[in-house]
Amino acid sequence: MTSPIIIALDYSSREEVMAFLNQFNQPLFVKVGMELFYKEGPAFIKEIKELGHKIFLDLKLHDIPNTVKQAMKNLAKLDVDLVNVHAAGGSKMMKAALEGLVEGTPEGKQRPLLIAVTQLTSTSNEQVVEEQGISSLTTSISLYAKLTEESGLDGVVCSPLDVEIVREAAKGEGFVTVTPGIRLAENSADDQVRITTPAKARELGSNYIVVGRSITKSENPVQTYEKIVSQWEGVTV
Ligand SMILES: O=c1ccn([C@@H]2O[C@H](COP(=O)(O)O)[C@@H](O)[C@H]2O)c(=O)[nH]1
Repeated sequence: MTSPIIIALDYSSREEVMAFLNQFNQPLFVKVGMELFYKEGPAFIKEIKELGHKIFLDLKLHDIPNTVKQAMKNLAKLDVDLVNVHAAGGSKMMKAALEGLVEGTPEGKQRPLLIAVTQLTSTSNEQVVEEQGISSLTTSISLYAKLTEESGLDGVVCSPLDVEIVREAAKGEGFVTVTPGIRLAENSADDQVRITTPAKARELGSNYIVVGRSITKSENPVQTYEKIVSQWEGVTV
């Protein structure tokens, strides 16, 4: 996987996505989530792929092990680069997801990387304590990161602010951190809680940042994308 900046294509239709992508003269690393996938389906994944873009298919599977395994077998055929589950589904579910992915990947193709969401970046410490009955967000992230690594997955989704906790819990070299919750200094947080800037995310050790509205809702998405790339690379803009 090349670009460390993953653009979240949180649009409802093919037309909106094409209008967005047509502004860029380069292959991108994009994220397709539930909103777009449930509307446009696998055919559109193929189309985006044929345009040369890398794809993180962010469907966050969370179900009984057999259901997740069978679903992963199907997702493996879409030739995407990255897929995910919720770590809260447990080690049996995560191992089943990996099995499904391995079994479903066509011969001669590389299987997509499989990562697990620790705690959503929209979740606060108070929420974890009050609604999930866990002692702290940190405890939960640490436990899920360890469980994810022990289950054989390739990495986690977490906030950049959690990367240090993840690295302490999952020490394997090459264990990746994919981090949403990215905002430029001038952006509002929206529904996100654990946020930081692209530069800080890199400093904290994120491998990939996921950026949605800061780019897609900006007046000039290409310029904003370039600004984020520059900030990630340590160039002040
Ligand atoms: O913990 C998580 C997991 C996934 N996401 C997804 O990332 C993008 C973020 O979009 P922004 O507009 O930059 O907030 C979005 O597609 C989420 O579904 C996340 O934010 N947090």
